[in-house]
Amino acid sequence: KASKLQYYNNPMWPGETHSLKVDKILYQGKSPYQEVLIFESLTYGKVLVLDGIVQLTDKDECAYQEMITHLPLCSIPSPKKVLVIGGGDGGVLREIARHGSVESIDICEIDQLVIDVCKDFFPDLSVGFEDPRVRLHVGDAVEFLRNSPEGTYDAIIVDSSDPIGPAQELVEKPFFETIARALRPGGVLCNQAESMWLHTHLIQDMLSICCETFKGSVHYAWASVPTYPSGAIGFLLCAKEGRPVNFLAPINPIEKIEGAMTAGRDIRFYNTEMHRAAFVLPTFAKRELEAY
Ligand SMILES: NCCCN[C@H]1CC[C@H](N)CC1
Repeated sequence: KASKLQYYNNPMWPGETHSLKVDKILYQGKSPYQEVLIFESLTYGKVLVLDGIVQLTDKDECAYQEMITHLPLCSIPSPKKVLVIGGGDGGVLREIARHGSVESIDICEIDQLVIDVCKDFFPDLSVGFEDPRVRLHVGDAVEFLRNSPEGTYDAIIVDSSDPIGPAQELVEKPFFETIARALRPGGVLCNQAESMWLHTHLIQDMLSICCETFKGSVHYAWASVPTYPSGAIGFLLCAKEGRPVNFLAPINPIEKIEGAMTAGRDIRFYNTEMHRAAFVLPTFAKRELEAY
């Protein structure tokens, strides 16, 4: 029996709901951090839901995983050491693996259950864990970063869920300060940055924290992801001072990563034109998000 997934009162999108027709429930469970649901939808393939919030679907995950990875990694010369915060589904790992210059990939995910269920139900994403460069740390990212030596990483990708629940502390200043400390000079951060249609105040708070903390360039980019609220998701690109980084003009052409057929999967969304276009904002967003 098809049942609709309704969630009207999520503070991230009050009075709005997003529903997908459920063909078949594939998994339902609860970790110490969140409820985990996986179901087969009618037109988006399998769907991963955490605490009632859509995290990814087979059909459109490429937009998010590819952009959150290649926007930072194509903006710096031969990234070698990369850290992923969150991302327990493995999709970002799959995309990082396309970069031949990368020597080590640390990932810090707080919820082992997300890793386990994605290995069972999303092999096209969890394939990312099979790359020999990957080192998995299950635990709290703030703790992990506090223990990371200063200036370790060329790039840090924060692939977080919404800042309600386990990801709340991932939008606060202390967290960004630990990220800046863990980056080498000129190192880059790409942070999941919600929707320019729905979360302007949250994004402005993140922008002002990041401008103070990174002192290099800070830019907001976005992509179309139909199954995220408002159909758009943002990315906050920050460069730590020390070396110039121009996010708007990628220095690593897609040819360098397209050839790397990670686990037999082609790139489906990212390209150099989409990279440049991602930083082009509608007028209301320019007013609200470029003043920094
Ligand atoms: N690796 C998938 C993580 C997805 N990140 C978030 C999911 C929930 C959305 N409202 C915002 C992005």
